[in-house]
Amino acid sequence: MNLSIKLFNSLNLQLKTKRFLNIGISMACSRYEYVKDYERDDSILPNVWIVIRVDGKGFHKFSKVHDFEKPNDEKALNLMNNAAQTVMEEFRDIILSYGQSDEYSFVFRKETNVFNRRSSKLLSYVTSLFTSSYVMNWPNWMGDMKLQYPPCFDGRVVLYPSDQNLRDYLSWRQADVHINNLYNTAFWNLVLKAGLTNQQAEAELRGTFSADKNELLFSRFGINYNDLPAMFRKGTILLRKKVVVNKDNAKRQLIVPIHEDLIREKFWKTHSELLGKYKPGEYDNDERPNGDKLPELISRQIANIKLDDKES
Ligand SMILES: Nc1nc2c(ncn2[C@@H]2O[C@H](COP(=O)(O)OP(=O)(O)OP(=O)(O)O)[C@@H](O)[C@H]2O)c(=O)[nH]1
Ligand SMILES: [Mg+2]
Ligand SMILES: [Mg+2]
Repeated sequence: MNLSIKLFNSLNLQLKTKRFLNIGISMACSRYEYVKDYERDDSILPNVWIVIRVDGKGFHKFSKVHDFEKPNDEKALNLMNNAAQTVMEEFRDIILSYGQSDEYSFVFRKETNVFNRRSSKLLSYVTSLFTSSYVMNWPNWMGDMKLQYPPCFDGRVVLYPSDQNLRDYLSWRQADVHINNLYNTAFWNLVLKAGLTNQQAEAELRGTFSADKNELLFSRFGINYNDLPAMFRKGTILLRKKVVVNKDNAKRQLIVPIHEDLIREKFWKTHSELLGKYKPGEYDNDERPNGDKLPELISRQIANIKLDDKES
């Protein structure tokens, strides 16, 4: 009897202590909880195009340290494409990605509700996934070249209210690659083939127009600029496309790299699913209208799948 009273008293005391502690903790919690109000709601307004652009930090140095080919390193560019593909696989609401040099832009469909459109969530997920995929896939593309230090990418969210704004944004990025690539191609030919110093090459190109650089490339190095790989001249556009896989004629939706001119109207007509008509889920089951031309340049490494060369 005595024993059970003792046991009861001890249990009672334990319960009281626990309750006291719980009250103490919850009081402390409520005392601190106000700090949650410092977290601001950063959800993005509805009905605008959300673009996230990532850009390598200090890639001028990074490309030197890792001995990137000049002016374009195909492997490094494909590593970027690979990282972007990973991001697109994770975020089904990205309808188009555009990459050049050390940057990639991701376009989310206007109606996306991913993470309740919370800006910092979206930005940090995209940027960190891109970076981790870049690092993880490094050995698959860069051969014996070891990663010397951890690369990092900055990221920003930009909102575009109209389709025209979005097209102008992408045109701006593609015009950028054209200007830079033409200059860099001329510059590095002068340095690597004609033996000029960096300063001499810079002086020679100062004040020149596109036509002058085209002419210089052709007359001095026999290079027709337009014959250079489209990836270097146009950057890479990743789209979700239905393609015919293998010999069994199975049609699958894949993320496909293309290197078309997106400044022209033709691009938006050919890929008319991108603007306006796109509805979630709808395109997944649709056949492509009019048997549009499948882009020829499907990277087998990126798609990691054997592709038939038939159009979808
Ligand atoms: N050799 C070589 N260099 C490249 C290639 N792609 C990118 N780069 C380098 O990466 C740089 C990217 O330019 P920016 O993003 O403007 O410059 P950044 O050095 O990364 O500086 P921040 O972005 O401001 O941190 C280029 O200027 C090149 O030096 C490539 O394929 N080959
Ligand atoms: Mg950069
Ligand atoms: Mg850049």
